[in-house]
Amino acid sequence: MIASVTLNPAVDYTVELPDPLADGAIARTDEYRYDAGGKGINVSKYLAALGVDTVATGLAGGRLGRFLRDELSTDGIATDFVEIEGETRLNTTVLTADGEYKINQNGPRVSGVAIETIGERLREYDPETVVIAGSRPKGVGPDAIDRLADAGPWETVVDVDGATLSALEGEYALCKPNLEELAAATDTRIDGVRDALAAADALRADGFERVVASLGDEGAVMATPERHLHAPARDVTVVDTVGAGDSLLAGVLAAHARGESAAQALRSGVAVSSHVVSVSGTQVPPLTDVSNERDAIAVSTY
Ligand SMILES: O=P(O)(O)OC[C@@]1(O)O[C@H](CO)[C@@H](O)[C@@H]1O
Repeated sequence: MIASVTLNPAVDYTVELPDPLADGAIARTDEYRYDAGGKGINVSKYLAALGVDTVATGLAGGRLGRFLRDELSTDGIATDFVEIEGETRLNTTVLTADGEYKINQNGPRVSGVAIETIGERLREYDPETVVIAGSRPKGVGPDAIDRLADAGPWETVVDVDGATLSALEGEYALCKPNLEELAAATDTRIDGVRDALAAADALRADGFERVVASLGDEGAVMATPERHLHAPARDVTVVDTVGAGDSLLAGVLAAHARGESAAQALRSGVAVSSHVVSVSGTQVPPLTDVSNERDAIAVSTY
């Protein structure tokens, strides 16, 4: 089983407008959706669609917290969130003719005690892997992630911002930065695949056994103790990029859970993520074709 921990989940409100926003004008639309979101939750959603046993945990509160639980349970995804006093946040993506605009609320303030409760809940599921992903709510420091990684015998995977990556002190099985996070965590300028792999190696030396980095248009790289791999992005029509990194990670972890090679895992991640960017919000597209499509993705070794 792969458990996800989302410390600062969100309801994702995605709204599509036919024209650019104009100051002082009311934009009207029938195209909008609400998804259960937050990076760990998304990983669980995509893992479930790929047939991997998963439970979504973390912190949730208020009406939007209830919405999250209800949505996930309707989709057949097991949840075990610790209830907090504050209200789970609403994150907004506005898709217009001229771009993709994302507004993320900072979320509620949380007490450190809730973190120990998540550790207790995780132990009940005895997961092989725990994925801790997304931002931290106010009141929760990076040490909370180290404590969760240490709270049981699982391998821990993190998808957190660059500053948090640098602050972590534990040993991690994998981290998944995007280009900006990789540059921030290693304090380097990254220009191309070789730079990204060099930065990934720097993170490996810092306690992350494997690094998968999403590079946007340039696809993704993976650095492991044995290999340096690059897979190009697939040529698809992008509706929005929300959830792209989460689905890359889910594809990699699903293949890894099936005992597949690093190259197959990277292909699987790129294939899943190319489906997710083709739909709006963090909805889960049909992923049944992924195992056929990934064979067409050429992975280069560096
Ligand atoms: O504010 P964070 O925690 O960094 O990111 C949260 C978020 O933008 O990430 C997901 C997409 O990756 C969305 O579901 C969610 O709204």
